[in-house]
Amino acid sequence: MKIIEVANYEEMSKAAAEIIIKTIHDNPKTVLGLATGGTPKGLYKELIHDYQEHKTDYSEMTSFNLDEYIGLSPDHPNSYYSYMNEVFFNYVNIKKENIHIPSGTNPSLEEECRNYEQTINNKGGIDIQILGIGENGHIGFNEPGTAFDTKTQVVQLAEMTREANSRYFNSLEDVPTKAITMGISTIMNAKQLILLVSGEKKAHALHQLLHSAVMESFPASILQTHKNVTIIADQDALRCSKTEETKGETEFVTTILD
Ligand SMILES: N[C@@H]1[C@@H](O)[C@H](O)[C@@H](COP(=O)(O)O)O[C@@H]1O
Repeated sequence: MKIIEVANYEEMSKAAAEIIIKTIHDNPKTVLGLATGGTPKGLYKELIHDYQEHKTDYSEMTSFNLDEYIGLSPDHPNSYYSYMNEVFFNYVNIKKENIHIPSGTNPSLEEECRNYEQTINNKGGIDIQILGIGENGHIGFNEPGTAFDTKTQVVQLAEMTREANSRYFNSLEDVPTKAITMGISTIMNAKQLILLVSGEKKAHALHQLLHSAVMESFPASILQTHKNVTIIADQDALRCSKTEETKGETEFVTTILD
């Protein structure tokens, strides 16, 4: 694992954007895995800014989002489809037909999961997947206890996840109880993983990711076994992680951005 230590949220977003922009320039047909939540918003802002300044071309790339709420149609204001349009897709030249977000309203969710997995495979797999982490160690919406061999699936959300995400809804009751998410093995099949971690609230989860055994009760611990994972974390998130030796071949890199 490579850890890029940055000063704050803004620097984390810039460091992640630099990697994505370089990837798109090197290969305009990149298959990009995208994440939602508060953490990657700054990254999308940086990508939009770069697009306006340098016209980085997204017309040939393909995107796959990690997850979606069950029961929310794409045009629902709280769907991850709406989120992606509002924070990124509406501002760059990505083609609509190249955007993939699992549907939380397909009457056959089993078929939706199978098709999503198949579409990822048909595109040759994900080149680079952006990830955030839940305070309980979830990745995508794979909550503690999820088997490591899972593919795209329908999951029950942990109460703490619903509570954490209720800030985007009118009330906790409005937060769906289920989601459709890439499975752990879908995520692990991506050629490269970029995990973004910011803020003191995530410090404990990051510490556990780096120091705990690889176990299904803490899904993100599986990242220790991926061959190409970069963690971009700010100082608040790294607060309790730097004092002990990290597991495996962890390399700390401190970056200073312009
Ligand atoms: N499904 C998303 C995850 O993909 C995200 O990484 C995580 C953290 O969210 P945030 O970045 O808002 O802390 O929780 C959400 O529930």
